[in-house]
Amino acid sequence: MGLLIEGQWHDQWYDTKSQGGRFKRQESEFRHTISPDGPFKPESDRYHLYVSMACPWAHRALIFRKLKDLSEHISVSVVHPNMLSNGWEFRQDDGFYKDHLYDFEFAHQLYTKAKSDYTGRVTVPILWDKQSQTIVNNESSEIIRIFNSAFNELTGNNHDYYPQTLQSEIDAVNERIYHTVNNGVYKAGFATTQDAYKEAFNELFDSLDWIEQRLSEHRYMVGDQITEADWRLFTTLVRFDAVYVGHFKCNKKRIVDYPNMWAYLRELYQHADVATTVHMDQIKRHYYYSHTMINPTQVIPEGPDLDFWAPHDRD
Ligand SMILES: N[C@@H](CCC(=O)N[C@@H](CS)C(=O)NCC(=O)O)C(=O)O
Repeated sequence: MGLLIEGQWHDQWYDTKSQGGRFKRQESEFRHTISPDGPFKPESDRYHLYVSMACPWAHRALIFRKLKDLSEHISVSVVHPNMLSNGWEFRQDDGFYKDHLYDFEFAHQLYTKAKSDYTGRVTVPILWDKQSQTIVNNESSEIIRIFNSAFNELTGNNHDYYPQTLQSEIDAVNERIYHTVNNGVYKAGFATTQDAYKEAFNELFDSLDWIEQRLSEHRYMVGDQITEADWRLFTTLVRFDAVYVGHFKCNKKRIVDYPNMWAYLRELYQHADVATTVHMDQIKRHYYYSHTMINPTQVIPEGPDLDFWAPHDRD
């Protein structure tokens, strides 16, 4: 775990000390979009997505790539789930964890290729432009918006997960869920004081109660259709019982203890090809093996048994 400072790799854990024990997520740096009138135009086989199968933020991008029929237009490379002193790594001798563009060893080499004096964390997802050989965007909330609409002409897939009429409600739901759930589990897990942990823990479970209530009245988080708000929530919920309950100490309740949320999670898992984007072994391995500050033995739990294929009955 580390970061780049003026293009040089430094192995260091998050600085929570200066924040009273609180984990503070860094702002993403590369924020370009893809559009016919910009430098980054929607073209087939021009862009490459770097992901970790373990990472909930990268997972959003993988889901949108599937849902929007982008698989044959946007290629993918996957980093190895063990994220240790060199940060995210590729395995050149393993087809699954290979950097297909440059055969790099480390993801930080992509950041310095894009910007030689880059300072900041080396995060996934990374949306890469093969033509100009740089990072288009490394912010998942923006990558999924790009995937939602920028390639519609190419794919003919006009399904809209961020429809105009629902945008303000989606934004409001996202805002609460981002701070208290998506990032909330990290705030609890990476907290280094009791107070910081408790604050994040309470906000998280207040929000989970609110979500459970909402899902008892509506099939989805916003309106009666699946929207971006659901997919953003999904990638945290699907990791919750296997990782966040134990590793991040989010243990007031599990998702299986909330009848509506658990059925909703199964429905989303069973939707289209989404199940193929969920790699539970890599998810568990990444968190339990990489965060040695939280789990120094690096032992990865065997359980829990979760049947995501059980009928959801949400209809
Ligand atoms: N804001 C980014 C956050 C991405 C992020 O933090 N990804 C994690 C993996 S789950 C990461 O790469 N962490 C490496 C680090 O913080 O050094 C996004 O949503 O795209």
